[in-house]
Amino acid sequence: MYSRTMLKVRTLSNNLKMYGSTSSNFVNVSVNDKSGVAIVTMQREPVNSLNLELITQLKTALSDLERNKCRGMILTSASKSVFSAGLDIMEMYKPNQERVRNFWLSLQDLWMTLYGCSYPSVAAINGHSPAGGCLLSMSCEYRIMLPNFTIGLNETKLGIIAPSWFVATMKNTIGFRKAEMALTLGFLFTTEEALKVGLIDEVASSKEDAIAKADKFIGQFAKIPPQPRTISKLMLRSKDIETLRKTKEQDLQAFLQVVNDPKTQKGLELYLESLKQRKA
Ligand SMILES: CCCCCCCC/C=C\CC(=O)SCCNC(=O)CCNC(=O)[C@H](O)C(C)(C)COP(=O)(O)OP(=O)(O)OC[C@H]1O[C@@H](n2cnc3c(N)ncnc32)[C@H](O)[C@@H]1OP(=O)(O)O
Repeated sequence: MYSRTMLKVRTLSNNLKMYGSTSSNFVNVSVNDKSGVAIVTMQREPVNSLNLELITQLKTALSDLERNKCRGMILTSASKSVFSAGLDIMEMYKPNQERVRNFWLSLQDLWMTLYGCSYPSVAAINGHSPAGGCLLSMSCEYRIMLPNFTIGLNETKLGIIAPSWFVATMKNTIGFRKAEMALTLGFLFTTEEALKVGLIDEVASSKEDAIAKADKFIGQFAKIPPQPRTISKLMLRSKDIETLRKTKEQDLQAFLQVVNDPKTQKGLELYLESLKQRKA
């Protein structure tokens, strides 16, 4: 089974070869010794908002799994109610220019790595998954979600526009028409709605059930030769990855322009306030 021994790590790659479980600050990786399937758990409390460090650690973990020829990867969250709250708004609010630049370049890198990984990937969505959380989920090949949560690209509701590669990922997942409706409305789907629209593939009754279902999905590939599998996957996905690779700098500049716009800053400020007021 998945070994959960927590180890102090120096490099994830070396430890993955030797031990069942490794942990950096915000990401835990445990590998099933028998099946070779890895569970990658985001553990940045309270809501796994994607800051520079979480993004970088996720990217490192996924690349290490690639190097170690893992048989499959399940992405999930240590939180009981949030898979990921999307991008950390604090990275974009009154940003340090060098950090926000690295933040965006790292996010691009993470997406290209996850979307194009050779191993089968499953999101076990055990909590809310708005915006960047939805992007991570959609970048996997299969999605299993627990009931009573929400998922979607809600950017327009926040007065911002999802970047073209977010849009492409959604279009590739649910098709043009449904993506157009979802993106323009900034729609957050309930688990049941997400299943109906094809944004997720299965509903699970618990996190354990989601992991078992994910293992079953990945298990199907045991009989499929890996190379044809990967080539087929990339035939479908590489065009969008290459588009971003070629336009990384333009995409970065567009992001910086939006983020540094005083109107965006005001919008982020109000949104942060509204998040805090929900509690009061
Ligand atoms: C190239 C073209 C230009 C591109 C322009 C920019 C494109 C940007 C693309 C993507 C955008 C994003 O991903 S923006 C993030 C969008 N995310 C959301 O809208 C989700 C916001 N959060 C929530 O709805 C809820 O927090 C939750 C449903 C995820 C969880 O609810 P819960 O009740 O469990 O938790 P709280 O709401 O009490 O939150 C706890 C704590 O966390 C803070 N928080 C929540 N989300 C974020 C976030 N995304 N970033 C930073 N901080 C976040 C929240 O304020 C609370 O803080 P305090 O405890 O201090 O009050």
